[in-house]
Amino acid sequence: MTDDTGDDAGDDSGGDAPDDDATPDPDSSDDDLSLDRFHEALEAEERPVATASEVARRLGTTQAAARDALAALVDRGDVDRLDVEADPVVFYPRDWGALASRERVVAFPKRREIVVDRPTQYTRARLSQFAQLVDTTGTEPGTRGYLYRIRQEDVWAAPFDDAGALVDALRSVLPRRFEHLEEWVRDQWRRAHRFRLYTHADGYVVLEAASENLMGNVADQHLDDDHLRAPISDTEAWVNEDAVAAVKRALYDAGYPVEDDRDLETGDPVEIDLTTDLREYQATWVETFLDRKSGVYVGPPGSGKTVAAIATIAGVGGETLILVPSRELADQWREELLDHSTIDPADVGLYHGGTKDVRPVTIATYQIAGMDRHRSLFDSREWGLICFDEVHHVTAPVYSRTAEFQSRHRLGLSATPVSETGSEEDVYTLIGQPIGADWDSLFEAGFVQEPEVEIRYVPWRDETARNEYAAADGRERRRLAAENPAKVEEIRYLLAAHREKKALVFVEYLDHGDAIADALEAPFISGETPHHERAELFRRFRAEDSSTDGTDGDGLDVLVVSRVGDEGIDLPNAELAVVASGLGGSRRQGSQRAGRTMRPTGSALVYVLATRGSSEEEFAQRQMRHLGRKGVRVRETNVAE
Ligand SMILES: Nc1ncnc2c1ncn2[C@@H]1O[C@H](COP(=O)(O)OP(=O)(O)OP(=O)(O)O)[C@@H](O)[C@H]1O
Repeated sequence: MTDDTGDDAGDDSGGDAPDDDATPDPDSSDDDLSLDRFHEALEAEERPVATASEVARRLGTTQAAARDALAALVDRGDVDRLDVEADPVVFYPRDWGALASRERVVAFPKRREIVVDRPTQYTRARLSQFAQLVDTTGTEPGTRGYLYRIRQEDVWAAPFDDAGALVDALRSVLPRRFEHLEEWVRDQWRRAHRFRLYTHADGYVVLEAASENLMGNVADQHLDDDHLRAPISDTEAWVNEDAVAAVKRALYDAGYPVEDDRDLETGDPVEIDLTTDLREYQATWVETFLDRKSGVYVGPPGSGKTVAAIATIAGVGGETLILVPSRELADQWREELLDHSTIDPADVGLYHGGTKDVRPVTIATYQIAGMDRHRSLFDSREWGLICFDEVHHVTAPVYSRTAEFQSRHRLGLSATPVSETGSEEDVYTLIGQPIGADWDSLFEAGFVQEPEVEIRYVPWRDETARNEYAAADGRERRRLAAENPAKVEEIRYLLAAHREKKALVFVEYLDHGDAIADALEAPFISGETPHHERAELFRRFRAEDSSTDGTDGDGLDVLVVSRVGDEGIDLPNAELAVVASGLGGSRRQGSQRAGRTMRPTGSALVYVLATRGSSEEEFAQRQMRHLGRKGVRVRETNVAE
């Protein structure tokens, strides 16, 4: 198959250096440097960043003069600087758009894939509305390649008023028109707007089809007898209240996702106002949700989904049930609610293994919510909103209950794209469509710290260890590679090299955790650690250390954690993560661990240790490729024997 590749979008203007607007300004000093001349220097260097000495060389001035001139541009806000430890400072234009001529877009319409080199913010923001970022390549800032794929679900969920606007968006990023691709997009769009649920003036739910034929053929064929009560017209039918979820699921499976325009219950009112100003993208998430009445906020860890969810609770304004995967997260949710809103603490209840307190806003664990004997939780109040934190943790019993609660607003939160949750159809039909931002733009805007990820290949400590591995098989082999004793030395070295950073060390096996914790004289938190002890250790980890703030605190700098630390626990000052073992885990686990360090402040470093010459090498690469797809850069280093 020859791919129908498009032309280069704009390289022809690549050599088109901006005009030098240089009628010399009599008042300006010799070290004045226009932004255009800085661009020229970059063009000449053929790199998106340059050091002061490179600029000096290109412009024929001294390094000191170039440094002063660049400092002036930085002061004016035109240029940013990046201080790379052990490397010279580099400068780059704040407005990357000025280098837009370097963007290159190639479409593969048959595969519905789009490859973009050095995309501008505009292109990325546009593409993320109707395509998924599936891979990134290259490591230099500004020179990375991005691979997007347009799937039917992406078109179904695209935030446009009509197909024309969607096709316009598609055309605005592609180098030329691709008739077949546009046709396919229109067709998918049409499919997602053929069936609609709405609330009749008399209160019951109606399924409306765009044509008699659709009602007669598609709906009749795919729906069960008890889904619909009675026809109302050739294109409308009265839906059995209990069957709303089933109707949505059946038509989704048939390739006709249903638009849901029903009036939903808002629940008994609850007094709550947000006290934190939302960031622009958060405000957009909340607006979109309130408009659609259901949806899933998808953003990297630390991107402010919880805060946006609190704004949503205030927006809906009714009693809310929040479901979370663990008790620790329940406690954390309560604190965030109190921190970011005016809610009366007496209105917030916790419902889990430790306490069962139903209040206007109640936070419960999935485990309890899924138990039959706690069924009443769902019926005990007029919940207007049910919020599902970490949606990929929703269990089958909770889904089946959710199916009964289709008349409430439903909000999911996820750091994992819905397409990777393993239950995409359930999430889409029972909770809602994804609402999200392009991860990269959040990294770039500085709202979330992009982690620096490095895979470090650690040699075996000695021949004996290597031979033992070679002689073992199966699980034992995996364990030996995981517990390679040379890793302890490597962890010590990494912690010493970043003494000022709070560090989390992740392990897979309890024995390994104990051994590392002993060697580092640090506490180890595993599933066996009682909840109150976990909470206390996490609190101490969050606290300032006595050695750094001069107070008599009981802060901790290092925590060794097993899978319990994998997600959701907010450890805002974890700036360094070492993944010591756990390379047999899922792709999701890899990105969650890295995610633990993605926080708005501080630097974020993730080291993944893999034993050289073992299956861990491949596991590490596979897990980290997953992060690469999200736009995170991954480096690899061989540790010397
Ligand atoms: N609009 C905002 N203004 C100021 N700080 C914010 C805002 N939104 C979020 N934050 C802060 O950023 C941090 C991360 O926010 P939040 O916990 O909502 O992220 P999250 O996406 O839910 O993270 P996770 O996936 O880890 O649960 C928190 O410390 C929070 O207080």
